Amino acid sequence: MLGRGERRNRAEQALHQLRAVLNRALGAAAGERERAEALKRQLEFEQSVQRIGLAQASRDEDILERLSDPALAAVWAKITADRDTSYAEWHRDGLGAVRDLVAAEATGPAGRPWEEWLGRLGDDPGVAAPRLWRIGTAQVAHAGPEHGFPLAVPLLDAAHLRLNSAPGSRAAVDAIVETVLLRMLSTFAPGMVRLHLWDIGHLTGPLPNLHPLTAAGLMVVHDPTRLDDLLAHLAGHIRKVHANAMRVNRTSLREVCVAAGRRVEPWRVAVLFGNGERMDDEQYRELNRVARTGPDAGVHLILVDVPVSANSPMETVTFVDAETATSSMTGPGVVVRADPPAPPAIVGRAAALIRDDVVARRGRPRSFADLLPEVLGQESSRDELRTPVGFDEGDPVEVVLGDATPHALVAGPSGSGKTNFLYAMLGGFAARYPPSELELYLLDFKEGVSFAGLTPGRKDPSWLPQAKLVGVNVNTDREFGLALLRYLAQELARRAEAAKRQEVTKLAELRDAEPDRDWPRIVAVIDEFQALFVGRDQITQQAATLLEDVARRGRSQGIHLVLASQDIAGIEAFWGKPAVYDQCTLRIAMPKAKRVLSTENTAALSLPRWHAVLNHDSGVPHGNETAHVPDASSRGTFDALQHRLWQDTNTAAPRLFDGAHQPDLTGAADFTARKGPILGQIIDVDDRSATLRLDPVPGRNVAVIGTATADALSIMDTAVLSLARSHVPETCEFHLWCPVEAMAEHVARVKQALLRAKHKVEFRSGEDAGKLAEVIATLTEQQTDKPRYVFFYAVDAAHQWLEHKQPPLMISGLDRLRSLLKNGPSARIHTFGWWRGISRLKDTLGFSGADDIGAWVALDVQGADLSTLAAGQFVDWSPRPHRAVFFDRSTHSKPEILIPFDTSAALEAS
Ligand SMILES: Nc1ncnc2c1ncn2[C@@H]1O[C@H](COP(=O)(O)OP(=O)(O)OP(=O)(O)O)[C@@H](O)[C@H]1O
Repeated sequence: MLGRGERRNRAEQALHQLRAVLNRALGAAAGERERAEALKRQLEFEQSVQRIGLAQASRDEDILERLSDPALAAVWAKITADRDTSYAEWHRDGLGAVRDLVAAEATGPAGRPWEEWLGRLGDDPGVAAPRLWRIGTAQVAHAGPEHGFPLAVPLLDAAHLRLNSAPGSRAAVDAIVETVLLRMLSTFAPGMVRLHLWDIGHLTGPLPNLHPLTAAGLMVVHDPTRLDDLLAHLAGHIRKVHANAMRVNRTSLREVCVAAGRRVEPWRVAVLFGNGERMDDEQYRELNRVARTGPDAGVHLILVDVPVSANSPMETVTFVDAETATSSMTGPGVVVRADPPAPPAIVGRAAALIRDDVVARRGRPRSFADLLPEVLGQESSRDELRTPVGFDEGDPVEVVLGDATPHALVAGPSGSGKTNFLYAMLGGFAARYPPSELELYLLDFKEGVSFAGLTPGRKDPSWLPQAKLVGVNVNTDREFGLALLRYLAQELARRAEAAKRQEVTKLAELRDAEPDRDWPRIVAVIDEFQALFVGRDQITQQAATLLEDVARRGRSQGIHLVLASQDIAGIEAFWGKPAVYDQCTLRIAMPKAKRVLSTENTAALSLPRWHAVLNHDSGVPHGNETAHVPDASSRGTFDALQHRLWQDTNTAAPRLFDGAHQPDLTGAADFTARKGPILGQIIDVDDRSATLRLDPVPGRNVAVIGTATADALSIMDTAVLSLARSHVPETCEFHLWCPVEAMAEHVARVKQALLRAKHKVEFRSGEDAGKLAEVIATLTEQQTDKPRYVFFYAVDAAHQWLEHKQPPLMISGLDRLRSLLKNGPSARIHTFGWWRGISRLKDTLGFSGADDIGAWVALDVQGADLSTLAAGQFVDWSPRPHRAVFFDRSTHSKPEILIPFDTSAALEAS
């Protein structure tokens, strides 16, 4: 690919030849000087000719008078002969070369007369621009018009154009500007060239014929007093384009477009009409900065009477009178003239046609389907994730998650369309990046089911192939958020380890180093993420620390966070950890969003409905892009895309964690895998249950504590059924004791389930319970090598009988029960007891029995009351429905939260 310098060289080659010829002609006298040394008069004469140039000399009366001197006439004849030889060469070779060059490089509207193209819409897709643009005609000063040649200059993607007027030349200047703009507008498909117009003198003065373009936003006329704003706008745009190019390791917009095979960003051409005076220092600096950095970002200046420093690529046309000019391309001695402009009415109609085309194309409402590529799943996420999420006047507006904008913050009040925005973004990503390139983890702390549709449901069996985990209704299960962050931190460590092994630092490099492995980018969306930080507790602390870690290190490992919230301002823990906020360099503000953009950036306040401000520059004003976000949540939008993707790809369904539903025991991975006794589901990214080991050692009994009957029964049932599943029939015994009449029916169902599984069951309830003391005695006395599992429901209800001391030894049932708890486990008799309160449990255990309960599950019991059972440590637990806290002395350092299963299906199963 040619560098900019090289491109310019090529474009100038023929013109260089022209310059050389002209210089020779103009400087021919220099050779004569040596020979004329002796002749002072000749020398002086020759010098004076040399000084002003031959062309001007031939019009100089003083010189013409001196030609009556034959010596000087001889010098004159020699000089003109030299020149004529040079010109003959130029006319023979150079002129044709220049004409050919312009014909080849300024093709179509870029170089042809307006009659051939004006009023027709351009169709060039704008991947690359013509190298030269015709601005007029030129001819060597003394030559006739038949020796004229088209003058063309490099412009789009290469250089700027500067015009200096002379008195009376304004019409010619305007003709050059208008014609060259029309050439650009007519070359490319409408919309690819955007104009900015600023005139120090007038608001509506210049280029009146192009004004129809303003109606479509193709031309913006700037306030004469607001040059600062225009320059800041251009500078901001250049920064944005550069940043985007850098993200894909390109140095210019041109390269980005060539690589993408399409124009990703229109050219911006700013036409500035000045008055010849230098602007103030600050503006002058900014203008020069735009001039220096603009061409690589597709930003170009046409400066009329605006002084600017010489160190940016720029050609200059300087008028010497009303109609003729010189140019920096051709040097002195070549006369430049503007081409005659097209009639105003025709120009106006052409501008209106371009406007109408853009308006018509935009007029069609943009829908979710317009966010999708023609072919699904074709993109690589090696460098970034990129998708349009909305439209600005019909043009797509993109979000980018990559090394430079690793994380996003989305804010907007309730109902402002945050969730819809997330759907638009996820849809755009999912349509472009297959599951090997993108994995999604989606968590919604809001009450409701916003992401549930991404998992298989009763009505719609499809799922989003890229989704690995969906958490809904997690508002009270902040542990789940924590688990997700922990999971991401682990994944981060895994990637960092691989990167270290390969001695690379970024995901893109890791992918190059390990092309056979899948290293997808991971996007974790957490809606209403502030819920993670609501308490002043360990979860808040841990969440803040983990979030900071993932935000900081995820950047280079392709792990991206998208954090959405109604009110960023309210997140106290967030402000204690500004790193997270700072790392979220992509900001998305829905209408009336607060704090998500920088303080001085008020763009979100005036945003219309269903619009968003997208800002990849941490919210500073120049980074704003406004987009209308199409409806992505109604039927037939995201769901239809999901269906297509689901049919085309073969991936496992994502795991759904729904905090509002008790998980079904029969679906639990550890239950089906016969992992031994389980008690409930752990709140985790993976489908994991709380499992127990029942070794024949003291203390391996389990207490369930609390009055929440349904949950307590669920935990007891889960333990029974999972034990039954993990034993071959006849290899163990079950004993079910239920002193409470009201529960007997339920326990009888458990018995039936065990019998169906061909297990041996002893069931005692009602009046049988009165005999429990004897039963316990026989149980401990009978020797057997099979494990025995005692499930004792509502132990405290049996106390009335158990406390009886029985003659002759005066041993009570309670004594026997304590002995069972103490000595049973070593003899492989493990007891699962349910007590309806912590003090009742303590009554049963007596003074020294606490050690005999090695594991417990508590329901509606305050954390503070549980510390004696947890080796004295503080238990961070506030009871909540359908949640329990579980502690196993032999495996836990601290308690964990579990969810009692829905056991109804498991109880009925045969
Ligand atoms: N761009 C849009 N075009 C049409 N309808 C939209 C658009 N965005 C959102 N809606 C509709 O507006 C309603 C609210 O949108 P959404 O749920 O996305 O808002 P939200 O900011 O997430 O609100 P909340 O935080 O209360 O859930 C939804 O019924 C949605 O279908």
